[in-house]
Amino acid sequence: MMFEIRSPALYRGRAEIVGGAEFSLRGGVLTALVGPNGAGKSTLLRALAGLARERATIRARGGAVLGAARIGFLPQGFEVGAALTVRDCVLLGRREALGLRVAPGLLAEAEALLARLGLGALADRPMSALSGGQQQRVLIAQRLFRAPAVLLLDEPTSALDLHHQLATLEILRDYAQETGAAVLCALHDLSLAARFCAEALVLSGGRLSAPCPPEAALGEAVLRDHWRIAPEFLRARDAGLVVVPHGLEARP
Ligand SMILES: Nc1ncnc2c1ncn2[C@@H]1O[C@H](COP(=O)(O)OP(=O)(O)OP(=O)(O)O)[C@@H](O)[C@H]1O
Repeated sequence: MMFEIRSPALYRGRAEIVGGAEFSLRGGVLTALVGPNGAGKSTLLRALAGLARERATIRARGGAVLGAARIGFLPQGFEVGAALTVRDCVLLGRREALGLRVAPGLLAEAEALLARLGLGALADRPMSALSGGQQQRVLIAQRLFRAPAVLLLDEPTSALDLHHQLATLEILRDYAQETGAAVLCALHDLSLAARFCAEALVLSGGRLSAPCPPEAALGEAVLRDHWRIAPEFLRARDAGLVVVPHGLEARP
């Protein structure tokens, strides 16, 4: 399934941050949204999630514009409802389905998801008693529990150790594959983007590139011009392309 994205120019205050863009997002795979600090990745994701002044739309190809219930969004700076337990937080992903009692089927699904994400042992803990990385993993679980057709994640591995970076991106990739959902992740780690994402969008200077495979999107000239680094590309066993910031690009 392909999703058609249409975004008008996006502003913060009076400044235009991201020019108008139209592109297709592939279902069934992860797509990386990459670009330097301040490029507008969060601005674009927020607009796609329906949280901006401007109205960006996501349409299943040949279908209607997706409503909020079919779009999942995890912002960059997350706040947690401290009194909630981990289980309750995940269940809230389907708040429309919750009544005064939680149906046993729904509870079993939440437990299964927590177990799959390695969070089963934390199910009864209050969110406030978790580490930052654990909280981030629970919030990802909550978005997955919602089972959106399009999942937008702003830096979903920012608080995670190396094990959980890989585990979480694997789970997100499986989710896309199993459900046909499109998963768009803003990522700073270009090696992770190359390893897990079938496509990459480069956002820089207010312009968004057309989606293409990360290895093609992240060439030496792009890294020099937009990230201002002198890159070295390694090819690691099982990990694919690894981007090493060898040094800073001297050019202004
Ligand atoms: N609330 C705000 N008010 C005014 N300007 C803002 C606001 N939030 C962000 N900006 C500006 O909009 C631009 C894009 O910010 P945005 O957070 O979308 O970038 P980003 O690509 O997600 O950056 P990062 O990689 O640092 O997270 C930046 O120049 C930033 O200073």
